[in-house]
Amino acid sequence: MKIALIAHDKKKQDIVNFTIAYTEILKQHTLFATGTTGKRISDATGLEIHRFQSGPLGGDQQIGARIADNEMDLVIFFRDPLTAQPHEPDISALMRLSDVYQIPLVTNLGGAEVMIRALDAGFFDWRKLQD
Ligand SMILES: O=C(CO)COP(=O)(O)O
Repeated sequence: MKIALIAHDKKKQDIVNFTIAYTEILKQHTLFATGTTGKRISDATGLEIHRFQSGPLGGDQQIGARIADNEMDLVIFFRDPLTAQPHEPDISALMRLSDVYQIPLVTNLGGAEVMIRALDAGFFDWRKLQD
């Protein structure tokens, strides 16, 4: 599966901890991330990650474009709901495209925990039927 990993600044340590905990599962998949998130995760875990631009510089939009091209199967996005983001329209657009194309998107650690277990249990087989 192709998985996008994104975290706002105050959630970056949380996504690093999450990816450390689930490195064994994540390394079986093709990973993408926004710029700074991807660097933090690859430094901490050694996972191979294709890094897009940083979020405020277009990274969310690049991931949205992958969704529109049917090139993304899951988005794990640790959002910070308490801090205004300069690129809020880009974030909304990414979430909107996930809805347009029925791509699973989780926006917090609780959702990510459930989704990674679902992934490991093979519940993403339905995505292959979409192709
Ligand atoms: O801003 C982001 C998502 O909206 C994340 O971008 P970075 O991973 O580059 O910090």
